[in-house]
Amino acid sequence: MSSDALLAKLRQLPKDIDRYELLRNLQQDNAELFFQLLFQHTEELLPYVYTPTVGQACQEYCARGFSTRGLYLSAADKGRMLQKLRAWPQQEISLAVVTDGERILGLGDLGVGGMGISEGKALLYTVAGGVPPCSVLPVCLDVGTNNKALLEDPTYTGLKQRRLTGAAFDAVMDEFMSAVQAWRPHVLVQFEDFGNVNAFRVLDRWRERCCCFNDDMQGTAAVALAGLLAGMRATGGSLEQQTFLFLGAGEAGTAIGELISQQLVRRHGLSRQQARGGCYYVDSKGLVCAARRQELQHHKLPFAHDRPFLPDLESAVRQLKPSVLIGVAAQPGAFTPAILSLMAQQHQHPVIFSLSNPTSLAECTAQQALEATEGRAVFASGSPYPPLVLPGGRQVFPAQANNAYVFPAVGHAAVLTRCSSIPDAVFLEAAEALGAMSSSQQLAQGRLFPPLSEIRTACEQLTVHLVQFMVGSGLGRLPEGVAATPGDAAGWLDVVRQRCFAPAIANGGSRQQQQQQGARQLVVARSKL
Ligand SMILES: O=C([O-])CC(=O)C(=O)O
Ligand SMILES: [Mg+2]
Repeated sequence: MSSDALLAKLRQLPKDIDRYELLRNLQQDNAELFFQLLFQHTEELLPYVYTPTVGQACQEYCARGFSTRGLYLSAADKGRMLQKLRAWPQQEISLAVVTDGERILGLGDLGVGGMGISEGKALLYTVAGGVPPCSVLPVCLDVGTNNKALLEDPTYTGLKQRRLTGAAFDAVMDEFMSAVQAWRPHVLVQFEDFGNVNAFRVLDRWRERCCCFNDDMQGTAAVALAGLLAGMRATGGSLEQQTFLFLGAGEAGTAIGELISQQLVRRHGLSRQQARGGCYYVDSKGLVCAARRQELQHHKLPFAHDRPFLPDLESAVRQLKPSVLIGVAAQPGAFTPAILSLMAQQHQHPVIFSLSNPTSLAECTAQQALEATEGRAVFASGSPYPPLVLPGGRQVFPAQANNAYVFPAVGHAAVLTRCSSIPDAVFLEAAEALGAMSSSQQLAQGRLFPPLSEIRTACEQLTVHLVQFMVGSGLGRLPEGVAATPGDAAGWLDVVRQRCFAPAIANGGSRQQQQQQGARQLVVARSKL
């Protein structure tokens, strides 16, 4: 079938999940056509293979019987993980995206259905980053599930046991991390959608020992900070003058607050404590504050300020008068019209970021944010919204502050330079560079980031920037014989990329041949698309 015929067929399908399935099957049968379609129609197709549709795909993953391109490793493989990796048909893996399925988007514990999220993220490395698909390995680590419906579902293919916790979980995770590095010594590991309890511990344990990052903490924080910096350009504001209020004090929320604080330290001369002092959190029990210190989880403590307790978001908005409101709690509708109007009364250009995914879990829609604020809000969401026209006739393209703008460039740059570890400084660099990309005309239209149709160019620019930063700061190095500075950035990046990925393209196992052919053409033809 031609790409036009396929696209026509896809558009006629009744549901987004059917489109997801069609594209998934196409990837299996004709990877080259699949990637070509995604390259040419990125803005239209990405929401089917990635957020938001991927959320439903993960929920129905086993029931629909999707067969995966990724690798399942389970607690039952303990002692044999390296063996399983060595038997894997793709031996030239440079990046692994791993989830344990405990917190898939805002949807919670989806067990091995989480494989869909690793696959979706892996795709973006190719679609946005230009990384050959055969170099990226989606992994799902099955440590059980606490999702009762899944445990009782006869179609569920994962381990039918409650999740391992504590030392038992750590032992599985440790074996995976050691095995993957023994198998591919310079591999980058991206942690994705782990639950709060494990996400912090796993990152702390590994971040200085190998090349890894947590996308929901560091990737999301970088895209949120980039959005804030772009928002400041749009309104003429300054980051240090803002008061930030978060709904949700989990991994994403506190990571965003920490990165904002680091930016305030590095660019505005604040102390870390002063910087954190401008970030407030409301969690399920109310304002995170000093009076609650005894019962707070460790990661919330830096933000437990000496302030009277407030029971809910509305009272916090009323009292604290935040200029920036960020939703990361997966509580749909939590940014009520009353709260949004209050923000508009208190500030000329309130910043409203409704970051929870997928769309059904967003704290408010683009329309709601802009209506309640007479179109004055600076808005961004995690999942995409279509353009809208405000009462005065102004057209707005709601910004999508999704970590998809960051992780493909960070991961790609880390692999190209064989980075030994990825400190937060890399994410600060990424945030500043991404936050400066939209032109003033784009900002006036609400676009805090380049449109998805230009995500490849944006990602390429960001990758070049980060490669130079990583080399310049001694975190990594360029392959032998590559000029240190790019004359023409795109051409230079192609040279670096071909050096790094050539073995992956030349020596793949037979099972992946088609994908690899697609990948080869992808690298060669990228500039022509
Ligand atoms: O996957 C996405 O769209 C963004 C993300 O990491 C999350 O919500 O967990
Ligand atoms: Mg995620």
